[in-house]
Amino acid sequence: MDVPHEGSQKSLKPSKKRQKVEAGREETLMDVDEEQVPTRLSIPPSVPITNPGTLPLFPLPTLPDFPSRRDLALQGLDQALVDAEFIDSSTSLPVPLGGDDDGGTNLSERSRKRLHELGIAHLFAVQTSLLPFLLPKNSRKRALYCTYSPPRDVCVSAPTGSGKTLAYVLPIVEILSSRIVTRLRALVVLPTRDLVNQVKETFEAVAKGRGLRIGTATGQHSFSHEQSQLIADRSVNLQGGSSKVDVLICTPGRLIDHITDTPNFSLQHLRFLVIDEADRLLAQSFQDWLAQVLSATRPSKAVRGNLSGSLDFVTPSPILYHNAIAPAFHPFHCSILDGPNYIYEQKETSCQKLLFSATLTRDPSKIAGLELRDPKYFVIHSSRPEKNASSGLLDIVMEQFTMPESLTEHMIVCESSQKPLYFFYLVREHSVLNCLVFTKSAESTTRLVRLFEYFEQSRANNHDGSYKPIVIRPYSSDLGAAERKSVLEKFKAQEIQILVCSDLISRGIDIQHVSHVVSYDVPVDIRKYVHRVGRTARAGRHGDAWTLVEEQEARYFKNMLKDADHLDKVRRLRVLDKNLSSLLPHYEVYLSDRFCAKLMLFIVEGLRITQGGLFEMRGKLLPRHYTCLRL
Ligand SMILES: Nc1ncnc2c1ncn2[C@@H]1O[C@H](COP(=O)(O)OP(=O)(O)OP(=O)(O)O)[C@@H](O)[C@H]1O
Repeated sequence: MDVPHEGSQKSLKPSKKRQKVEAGREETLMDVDEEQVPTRLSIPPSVPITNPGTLPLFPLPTLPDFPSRRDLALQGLDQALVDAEFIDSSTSLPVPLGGDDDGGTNLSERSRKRLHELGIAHLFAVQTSLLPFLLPKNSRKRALYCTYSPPRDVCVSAPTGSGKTLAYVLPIVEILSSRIVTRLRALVVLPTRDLVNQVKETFEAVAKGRGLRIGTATGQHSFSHEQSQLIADRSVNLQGGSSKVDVLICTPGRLIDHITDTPNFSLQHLRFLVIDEADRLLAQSFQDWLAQVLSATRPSKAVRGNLSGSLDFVTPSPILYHNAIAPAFHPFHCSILDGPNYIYEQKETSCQKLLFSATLTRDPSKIAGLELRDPKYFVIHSSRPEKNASSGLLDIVMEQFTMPESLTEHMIVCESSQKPLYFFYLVREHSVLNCLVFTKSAESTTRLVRLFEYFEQSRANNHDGSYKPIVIRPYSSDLGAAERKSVLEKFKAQEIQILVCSDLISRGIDIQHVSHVVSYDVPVDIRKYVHRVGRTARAGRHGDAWTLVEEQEARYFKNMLKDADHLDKVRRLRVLDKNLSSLLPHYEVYLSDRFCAKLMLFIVEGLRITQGGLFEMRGKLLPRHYTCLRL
């Protein structure tokens, strides 16, 4: 092997000193032995020589452009998403009354009549596309068990208030109405108790007179009470399960309790599994609820094991022929008429998964956990001219969510100490009533309500007896279930004009008369923003959303909107000092009273000011910021 010795290496690499000396000459730019270069190197004509005797200028190397965020987002996209069906949000379809013509809705005459009774004469965009898909004309595809050609799963992304609930309630009621025996055939999972009650009301309204039994499981009642409401027979172990309800609407926690601890609670007969507010529920890892539910909808390993082991067949006990067992859970192909034939046939569960959200996740890991079967995506997107199907795909990939067209959005930037004043201003000067106000916590909710009541009282004191204070109430996790229900009912009856809440009810809640939403504290992310503002401008009605942004949050909030390609939709409202002048005295009265009250409380509790100007209570120094008695 030719190993270059020290001398030869030296000749290959000129010493630093030599490099320096030769720096002015063109040849030294080449890292080669001069001996090997027979002639002088010629410089390409494109390289400009600025000054003979100096180094030539070479063009700077250029980097290829970075792929845009949009290009990156489109990489490795799920084919189902690429094949998504985009529906213009202005699409609607009349619901014909009477006669055989269903007008393309695929709804029975009975359902159409019921819709008219409920005041629904047209289907909204999400319903126009979902109904024909979930309710095919072919009656075999509407069967309760489709073991040999199971239905495709469905993911729906549609704006808030666009009628997603009815889009799944109608087909479920229509298909389950053909059932003879009550079994648990539809399961609807929702994130909160309030939403469960709301969806139950929709089911009951639509299914009226169809004989379907609708149940709920939320933990509102004792576990044993719920068990007795859901299960007909708990005394013996029934392989096909037992159910008193056809449709169960529940929260994930209580559902898991029943799956694990309620005898004869079975999901084997499920024809529909609905996950509403899917992105929120998929983010919940509570007891790995989704994996448990999915596994309960599939036959156990024992059954599947029997299918694969041809010689190890155990003679089926008579109970296996009982029609209570769902076909996919039966180890042998059999029917009541021809009895068992011991031939293995691939059977799948008939459970069709339906996912809904206004902010559907595209997180592949979350979607993979759902084990979707040939999923079909439906995306309801804005009817604005610049929005077409391809921009719709980008929007969903970039999580740029569609907002209701009838929504007007505003933001007000203000000093944090002035925020309550700006809120009073909105209420009094812009008639922001019939309003939901969102704060960041239960504590802020209570504080804002107290402050507002104080403000109203101060104004009432300055008027004659005819002044009618605005009724404001908190709605937060601090209230008990019964109290929350009563507050919500009073708000629905418009006995309460402003409801202040934490994000507890920012999703899904549908209260028709809400004409304003105020984000008193800025939402932490765009999803929260979308759901909060979506409590108004529902079902095509007009609504206003207002966000109070503290000066130090303005940049963050604007960036959040910009990332969602939504900044230009939010109008900035500038409030002049003179607009606030009539309200200011009442606010100042509050501030001074509150300061005194707090000081009194501190003194009563043993507050002392040390020589260093710090506060001390019961022998302990309070943090320095207490010296300004935070309000
Ligand atoms: N075809 C229709 N015609 C008239 N009103 C309808 C129709 N479909 C639904 N609605 C009404 O629209 C309102 C909003 O519907 P729904 O609560 O299902 O919205 P959503 O899309 O689920 O909203 P969110 O994403 O906020 O949960 C409800 O009051 C519902 O009764």
